[in-house]
Amino acid sequence: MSDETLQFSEREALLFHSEGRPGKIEIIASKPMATQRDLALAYSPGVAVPVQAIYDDPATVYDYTAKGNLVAVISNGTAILGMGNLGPLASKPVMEGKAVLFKRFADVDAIDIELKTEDVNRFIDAVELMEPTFGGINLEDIKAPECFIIEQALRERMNIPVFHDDQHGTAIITAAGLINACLLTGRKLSEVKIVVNGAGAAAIACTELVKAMGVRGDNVILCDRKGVIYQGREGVDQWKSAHAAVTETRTLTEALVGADVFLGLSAAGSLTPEMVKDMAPAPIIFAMANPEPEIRPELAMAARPDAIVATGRSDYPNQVNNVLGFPFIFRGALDVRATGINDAMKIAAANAIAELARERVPEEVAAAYGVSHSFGPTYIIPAPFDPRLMEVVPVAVAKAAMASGVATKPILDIEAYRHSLRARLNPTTSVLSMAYEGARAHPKRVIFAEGEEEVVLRAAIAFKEGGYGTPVLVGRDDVPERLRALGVTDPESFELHNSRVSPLVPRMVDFLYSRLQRRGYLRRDCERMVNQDRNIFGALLLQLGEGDAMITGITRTYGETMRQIRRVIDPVAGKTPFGIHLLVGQSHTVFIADTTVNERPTAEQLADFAEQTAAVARRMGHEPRVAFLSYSNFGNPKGEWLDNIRDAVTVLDGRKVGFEYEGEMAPDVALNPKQLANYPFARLSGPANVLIMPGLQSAHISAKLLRELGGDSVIGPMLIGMEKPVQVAPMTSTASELVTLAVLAAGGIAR
Ligand SMILES: NC(=O)C1=CN([C@@H]2O[C@H](COP(=O)(O)OP(=O)(O)OC[C@H]3O[C@@H](n4cnc5c(N)ncnc54)[C@H](OP(=O)(O)O)[C@@H]3O)[C@@H](O)[C@H]2O)C=CC1
Ligand SMILES: CC(=O)C(=O)O
Ligand SMILES: [Mg+2]
Repeated sequence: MSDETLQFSEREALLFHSEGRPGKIEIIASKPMATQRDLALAYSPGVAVPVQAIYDDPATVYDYTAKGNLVAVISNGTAILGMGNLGPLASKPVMEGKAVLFKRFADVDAIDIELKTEDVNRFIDAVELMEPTFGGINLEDIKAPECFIIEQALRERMNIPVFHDDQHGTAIITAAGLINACLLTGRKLSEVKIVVNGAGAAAIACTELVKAMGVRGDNVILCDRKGVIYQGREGVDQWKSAHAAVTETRTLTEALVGADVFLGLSAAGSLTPEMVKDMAPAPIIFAMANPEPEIRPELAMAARPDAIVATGRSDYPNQVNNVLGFPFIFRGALDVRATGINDAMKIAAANAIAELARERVPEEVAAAYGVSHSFGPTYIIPAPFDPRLMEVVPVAVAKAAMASGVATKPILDIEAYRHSLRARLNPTTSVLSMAYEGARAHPKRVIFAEGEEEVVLRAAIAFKEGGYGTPVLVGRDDVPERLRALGVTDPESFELHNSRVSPLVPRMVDFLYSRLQRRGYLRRDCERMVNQDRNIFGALLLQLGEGDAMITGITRTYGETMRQIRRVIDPVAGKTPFGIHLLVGQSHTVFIADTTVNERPTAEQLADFAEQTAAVARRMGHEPRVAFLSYSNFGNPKGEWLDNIRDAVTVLDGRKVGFEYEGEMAPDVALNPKQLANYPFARLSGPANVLIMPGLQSAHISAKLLRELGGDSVIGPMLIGMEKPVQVAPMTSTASELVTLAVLAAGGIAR
């Protein structure tokens, strides 16, 4: 695969998969496994009790095991994306990928299963036998026509949802996009003329669903590799012939003349600009082959500027991809314990997704994108990480399941269900995704002050290839050569500043000397610092406007790096800089401050940290609930060092801030609702998500412990309160962590 528009190199894609624990998934125990007693409960003898209970009443399997939230993603690798039949082993990265998308987007636990057979019956038997294990079966990347036989048989034989995603997931999203594209171009579904290129799993299912939604059978022409599937064509199987058209046309080119819609579910590059030119006014072009579409949007738009164009890719507007559907559809189906996913549920999902795109985009989504996403030709369908999908689609699917009689555990209170869905996802992950999108919409110049370190170079490459902006590297003249060694073909597209030859040095020395002359430094000292110290040089680049943000921290201790930066950049007037670590789990984020700078903060400073951390939490989609932490709860036990924590609460009382705060309290009271209930006067409506630590010792130790031992991911520290966006990363940072900090700094989230 060679493609200059990809946001990463092949090497990076391989590294992403191989670094740390190979692959993308692991299994985590959801119960404690620490003591002998835990083990005795989890396994023999304790496990015998639920065994007997399930034997006595099989429905209790949903109470005592993970079955109800567990989906198998099953493939034999015969149609991997648009790459063809590369076999079960090679399909594993895609299936692991689908499994993590299930988790990320809808908190469904999923596991990949690759079956080594192209024999339809063996495949069916194998999957059928797995029914006790799973709450649902997601079939994936199995080629037509075998996929039709497999899915049909399994739906008949199994009593849990069986869903071939490439068929129905794709059809649902395509239908949603088509409804909206027709609305925008003033077309009725009953009148549109559609040409479908491809006659495999996805294409046939899309054809069937759009026909079920009102598109006339005689207005649809399907093509396969041999061209138009017309009535009377020899050697056409029953699934294709069910859609054979009465037509004189024989090729895709002929079929497309005057067509309103092109649905591509075939292979890369099969649609040419010439063909597009012959389509009807305001043509609708969905080029959905992955990873490379039937036509690139820029080519289609050049041929027909009046077109609405969608692809399956995330790097163009209008991503028509089944990822918008399958996580949320299974969420709804699992939550009502549906016995299957029927047409009513599919149509409900399509309409819910289509309607969502027509609604006003909430501020936080729009702001993170940096563009106004209002319904129109370049926004016919929501983005997959739009947090509203998690509420809207499962609710629509669950309601349709109940109305159509396939829900075995109906939901009585839909509003409560809607709330519980929202709580299953962590807004931080959406905000992070959107921060990345925002960076791509408004690429900035980010100074990587330690441009000679390999991890920094890899981060700079990833930052550039991701389209997040231009890396400005501080380093010697051999940096281009080193970039080349890391696979960069155009090192000159990276900005490079070498202090030994930079024409900016005299201005930098003037600037630095004007700041430091009354702090005991000579001009000579300043010259030396500019020439020899990359953090000072990098910070001066930032001051002189040669970058929008700066990242450093890999080569010096945090304290030393901060001292250097402070010589060049001041804190925001009246503020004390401080650090925040974020602990990001599946459904929660906790912000901890000050983890990096101030050893013994005063009450005023603690109050400042609370206010500023609350603001960061809000920017990341969380309603802040602040706890001032201590070993003591509201004076018990008494201690010498509690006054400034209590005073910080009083300072906030005086400031009339618009968020909840309380203290002093121990972490278990702050985080555990049962413990908090012992203090009914406490002014926190739920567990705290902003933890203000009493001093640097406890804060720093907690953050480091969490990073080293914690199961959740830790982001940070973010440096808050400096006049310019500068971030000091931990010395142990990976390239990905540096990129995240760069994106957060450039996007103004970490400030
Ligand atoms: N955006 C999305 O969400 C999704 C996109 N897709 C994409 O759709 C494509 C097909 O996937 P799937 O249906 O699962 O695979 P299948 O193997 O079931 O079907 C592939 C179909 O494409 C046809 N085809 C291949 N090359 C051409 C060509 N040059 N011109 C016309 N037809 C062609 C084949 O024709 P023949 O029958 O003659 O062999 C076959 O009918 C893939 O690129 C896949 O990535 C799939 C699912 C979801
Ligand atoms: C998106 C998807 O499922 C495919 O391209 O096969
Ligand atoms: Mg697929």
